Amino acid sequence: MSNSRRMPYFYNVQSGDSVWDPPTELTQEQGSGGRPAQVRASHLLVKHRGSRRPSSWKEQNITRSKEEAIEILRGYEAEIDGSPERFGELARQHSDCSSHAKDGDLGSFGPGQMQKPFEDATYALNVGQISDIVDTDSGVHLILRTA
Ligand SMILES: O=C(CCc1ccccc1)N[C@H](Cc1nc2ccccc2[nH]1)C(=O)O
Repeated sequence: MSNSRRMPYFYNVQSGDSVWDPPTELTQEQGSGGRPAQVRASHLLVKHRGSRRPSSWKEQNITRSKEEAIEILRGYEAEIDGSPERFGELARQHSDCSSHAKDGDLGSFGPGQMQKPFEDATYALNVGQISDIVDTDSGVHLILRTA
């Protein structure tokens, strides 16, 4: 990583050359400093009264506290117990996001498209892994990375 330009550069240990452009033989992932261009995830969102939009398909006016939302999500987390199948079932029944209709699936997204805490938490997961509770302006989430 170049300190002056805050950008990754590529150093060829044989020739001693440094170049900005990723050498062609690197994969897309290696060439961009590690973050794959697109990831895919499902999520289970529990909103609270401090959410950006405290309303959902389930509840016209959401008044629970953030602490209550976290407790509720902890209950779902225990029921899911790391199972992607159970994750989809519970997201469909309980998520306060319109993606509940698709078992929580958000489709694919890349850097800069989702709220930063959500993006960072998703990129930190391996495919098939479920996050800890993630806090965004929308509420509190569990995230399952699917691709
Ligand atoms: O923004 C949306 C729609 C998200 C979506 C994307 C792709 C397919 C289906 C839904 N819904 C919000 C709740 C919400 N906030 C989020 C923040 C990060 C990721 C997903 C989120 N969902 C809301 O309903 O307030």
